[in-house]
Amino acid sequence: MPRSATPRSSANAGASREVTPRSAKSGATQSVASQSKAAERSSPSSRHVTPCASPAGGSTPRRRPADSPRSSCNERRPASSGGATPGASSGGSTPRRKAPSFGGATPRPESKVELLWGSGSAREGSRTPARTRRTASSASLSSSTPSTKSKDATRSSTNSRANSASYKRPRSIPESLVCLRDVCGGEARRLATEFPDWEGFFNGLAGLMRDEVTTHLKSCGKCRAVSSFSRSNSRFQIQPFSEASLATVCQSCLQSLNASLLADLQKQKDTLLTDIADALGMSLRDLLCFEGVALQRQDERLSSLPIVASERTRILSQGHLREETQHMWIELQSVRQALKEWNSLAWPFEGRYIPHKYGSVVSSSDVQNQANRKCKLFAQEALLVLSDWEAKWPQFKFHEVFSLFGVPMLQLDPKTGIVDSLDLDDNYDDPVLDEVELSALQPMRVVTRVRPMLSHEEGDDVSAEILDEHTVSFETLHHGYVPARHTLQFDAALRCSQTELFRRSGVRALVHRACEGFTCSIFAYGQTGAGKTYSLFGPPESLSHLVDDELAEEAKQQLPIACHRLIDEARRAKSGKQGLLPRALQFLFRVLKDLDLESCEIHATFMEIYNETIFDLFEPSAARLDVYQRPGSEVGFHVPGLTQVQCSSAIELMQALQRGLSSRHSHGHSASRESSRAHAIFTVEIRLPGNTAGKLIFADLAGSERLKRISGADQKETGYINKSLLMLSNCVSALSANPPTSPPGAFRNSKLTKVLMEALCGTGFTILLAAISPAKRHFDETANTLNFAAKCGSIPRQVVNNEPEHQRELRQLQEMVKQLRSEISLLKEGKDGERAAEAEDFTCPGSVEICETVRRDEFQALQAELQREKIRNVRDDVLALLQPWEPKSVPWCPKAYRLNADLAVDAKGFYTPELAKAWLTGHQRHVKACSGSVCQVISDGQRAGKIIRQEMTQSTSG
Ligand SMILES: Nc1ncnc2c1ncn2[C@@H]1O[C@H](COP(=O)(O)OP(=O)(O)OP(=O)(O)O)[C@@H](O)[C@H]1O
Repeated sequence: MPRSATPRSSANAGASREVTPRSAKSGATQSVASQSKAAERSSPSSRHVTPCASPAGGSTPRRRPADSPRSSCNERRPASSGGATPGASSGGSTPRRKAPSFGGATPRPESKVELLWGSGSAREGSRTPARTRRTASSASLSSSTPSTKSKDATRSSTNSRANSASYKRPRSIPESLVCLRDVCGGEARRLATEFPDWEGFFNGLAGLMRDEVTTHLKSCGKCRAVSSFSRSNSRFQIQPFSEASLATVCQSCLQSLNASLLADLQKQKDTLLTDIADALGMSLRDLLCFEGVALQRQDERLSSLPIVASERTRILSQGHLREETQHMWIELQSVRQALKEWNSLAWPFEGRYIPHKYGSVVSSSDVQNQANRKCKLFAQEALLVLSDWEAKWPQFKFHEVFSLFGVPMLQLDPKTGIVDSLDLDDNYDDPVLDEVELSALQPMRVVTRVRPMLSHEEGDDVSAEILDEHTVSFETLHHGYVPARHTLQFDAALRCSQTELFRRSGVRALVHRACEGFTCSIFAYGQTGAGKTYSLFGPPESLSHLVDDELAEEAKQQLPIACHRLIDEARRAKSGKQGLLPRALQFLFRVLKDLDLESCEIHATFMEIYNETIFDLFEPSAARLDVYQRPGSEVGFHVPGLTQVQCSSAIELMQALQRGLSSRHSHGHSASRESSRAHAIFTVEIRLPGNTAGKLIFADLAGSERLKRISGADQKETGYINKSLLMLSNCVSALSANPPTSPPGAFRNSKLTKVLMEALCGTGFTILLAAISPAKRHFDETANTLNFAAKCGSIPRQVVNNEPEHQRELRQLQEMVKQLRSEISLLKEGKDGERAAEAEDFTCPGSVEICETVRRDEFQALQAELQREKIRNVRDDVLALLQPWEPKSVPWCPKAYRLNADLAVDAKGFYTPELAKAWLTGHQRHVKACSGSVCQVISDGQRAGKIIRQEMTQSTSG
């Protein structure tokens, strides 16, 4: 190696000679070093460019300033030659004296500083001085005599070192060494005070620099010779660090210092990012795939550390958000999976109905639509969470950084329209009500429902709104022209989904009461388009067809499990919009099952009053019917000849309802696309055991209309509708004004009022559903509806069960027992009176001696005790006999049996009608026997009293 090095050195010497004047006079070793390097590479072409090569020996800089080395070199040429004058040389070649104050020396042009600090790698930089020394010594060897060799070499070495140092001494730390500049420029100090958590770390950076500089000074003679650290103290006193002090060390040292600081900074950041990655459930590598995170990690400024630290704190503290969204993500994945499976086998179901449990069916497109809606809803919710996070992520756009916790948002289909909630809270397993809930149902209950604004009302002001669950606020005109706001209170004021309406309107309790033998009615009242039909029946498609479960099971076997849930949800979404009537019909069968009354008969009728003519909706082609007064003492009217459909299940009842609905008179006009042109009344009769019949009456009244405002409505129809509603309003006014003993004659004025008389004047339970629109354009109609509802609420009602004969007997027996009880207490009081009278006799003055008096007192006490004992016995006997009657039950009601009479349930605790009947008959006999015994005991007591009195009289006279 030395051998081959020599010729290269010679060659280099030649090359060096070409630049000697400049190099020597400027005292720079730069060109020498470059040439030496070029010689090492022994490339002829490189020789030509050597003088222009960068200080780092022409190696490609890692991060080079905008001006290229070549152009910098060209720029430098004249400056160098200029600088080669003695004056310039002397100015630049007195390193020992000038080095400490180099920072304050005549400033060089910026481009030259850039060139000088053109970032070579730390390795290359650190090699340069050694090469420089070697090259300089070779050069001197080749040009000097052996005697002067060592002297020259020493001088040359010293000169070159000094010249090199003076030439390379920086004025300041280059811009590119961001981290180092931050530490020396006081940024670290500022951050340490601002972020006390990181004070230790920022202070530690100075220690790191000290170690680095100490190591460097040991290996770098040049810096040892000229840097302010070595000059200030032989033991390398290297503090404090400042730009000025650091400017005295070589660039390679600075670069390596910067690299060390940066490595430490990144280490700290990596620790924080690892925490974030853990919190987000991903690896650090995956996290760094996000552009924002990668940029943040590469940021060389010290201030980036507190940013990452604060992000870590924020992300850890918002772990719950992540959980929420992750759950959504998992759900979304499962829906997508199911949908994929569904699509792969949807063809056999194309255009067909798929039966499913609970008896409802859905079509294949229902399933697909529902799954798509669900996916969109997930995406929407995820975007909401995303925007929430974005708001708290000021440095970067959130979706660039974390997307949805590692899931690119694009996968969530950002082009989602507004998707309504899926309304899947439907629960057809509604439990039957308990006594408390049942007793909350008033004989007349008024419920108001405000529907949402419809598309054609958009932009209109809101005139009616729900203030709380009982109060409605609405606009009206005071004295006909002064706008005013009123509030009215009702049993319930609702603005809710169909499911909620069913739960809160009281219809469930109504169904229960009907199963107990009461007549229960619900009628919907309001202006046209206010939502009466929607509330009672729901949209037509919601009345899903019902099929039996056998088919459902069959279909299920053909489908993968993942799709079962999709179908179920589609079904629920479809039937979730069902109105009160279909829900009540399904609930009715649940209640009957719960009360073991499944065997009772259910009959339905469906009629319509159209233009004062009654139509049978189950037989639309049948002859028109009329309404007649009920025979005997029964209140109200009835329509003989209506078709009665007997149903044994909810499915049959729903099918009958659908059939009837399809025959209704409806017509679109400007206020409602499907306006009912007639009053529809659906009745379900529940024939309970023991000849009791409960009734459920659902009336969907046609809406009041103002011809002036509505276009497209038939005038004749509107006239009939308005007239019948006016009659109804008159009846309600009459009922609410003076509690009548008999129904007012106004009920005879229209067929509607005749039919509804039972609901308004009868002895059952009634719910009025007042449907109103919130739009200001309907404010007067809204006020009318609410006033009508308020009047209905004040109708006095009496609740009487549709009582059968045997129940009446039982009640009479109970009354008899009550009477007997009171007789007993009277008897007791009477005996006390007798005793008092007897005591008076005994104190008859002067008729008895003292011994006699004592004997008599004893006798009297004994007799009194005997008397008390007898009376006590009688009372106990009576109470024991009456014991089974203690609960005030409604004996024919099976629920009451079960609650109050253990005798009516079998060994397994199930209620059986036979046992109940036997129990009832036995009990009646028992009560009769009891009453006989009571009379017997009482007469015994009376007889005993008589005997006692006689004995006492005799003894007194004796
Ligand atoms: N609660 C609601 N939510 C959503 N849409 C509703 C609601 N109530 C009513 N609508 C819509 O309003 C429109 C009119 O409703 P609906 O047919 O029930 O009115 P109506 O009072 O029965 O009118 P008419 O007396 O003329 O028959 C329908 O398109 C219905 O879908």
